[in-house]
Amino acid sequence: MRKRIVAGNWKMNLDMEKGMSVFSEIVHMVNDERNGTQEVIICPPFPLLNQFAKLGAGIVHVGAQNCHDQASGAYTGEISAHMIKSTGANYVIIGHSERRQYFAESNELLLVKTKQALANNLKPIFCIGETLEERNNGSYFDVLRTQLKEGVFGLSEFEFEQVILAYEPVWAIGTGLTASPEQAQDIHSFIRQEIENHYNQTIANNTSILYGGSCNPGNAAALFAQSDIDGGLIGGASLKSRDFTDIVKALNG
Ligand SMILES: O=C[C@H](O)COP(=O)(O)O
Repeated sequence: MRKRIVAGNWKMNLDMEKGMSVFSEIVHMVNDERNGTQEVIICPPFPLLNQFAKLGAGIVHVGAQNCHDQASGAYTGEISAHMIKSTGANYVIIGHSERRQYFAESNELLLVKTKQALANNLKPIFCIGETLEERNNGSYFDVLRTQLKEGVFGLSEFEFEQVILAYEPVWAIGTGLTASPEQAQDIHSFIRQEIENHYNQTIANNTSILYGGSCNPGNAAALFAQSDIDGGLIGGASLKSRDFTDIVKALNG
């Protein structure tokens, strides 16, 4: 049975003091709303990982927003999957569109990063999504198929079973333009079919596929009610404890 998950991606926001305060509120509120079948994750900037992993106390899990593709070495300024794991974090976002856009991360590189994460017992939250241009010119199914094929379908069945996917249409990220529940469901169902075509039906049915892109307390319930949407990857709304917790509540239906 696949998991229902809400993950917050804080991106490059909040310092130690403010971050600790928002995270403590989230842990407290999520604890009150807790439903054992859900997984709640916050992915803060690297400096906050260790403190959050301790504070989260298994109620709110912690993940990084990126990792390097190599195990160690002379890569000034970079952080390895092993280092992330050693902070107590258990997840890592890989292939977010901002990494693809601003850091030129290719599908091939992202596959190597995903393997690094898995080799260090981190669960990858692997992001795919089309740009506005690709949506408008009708090439989005091909774009998504290529991102899956080159980015994660190089994994063995055993490896892929550890992966959480996130569909994040780039045109919906931080823009206030959300994919409609029907648009998102169409894509999630397409992704699940692609997984079945490449692996098998059991793996497809067990894969959690999250939606991300201007998800908020007002639209989360309708999105999460779709049969192939297993939760959300939340940006802006995860920086506010009440909004984020309301989105977690929406997962209950
Ligand atoms: O990783 C999260 C996504 O980029 C969504 O961000 P957003 O909720 O601010 O649109």
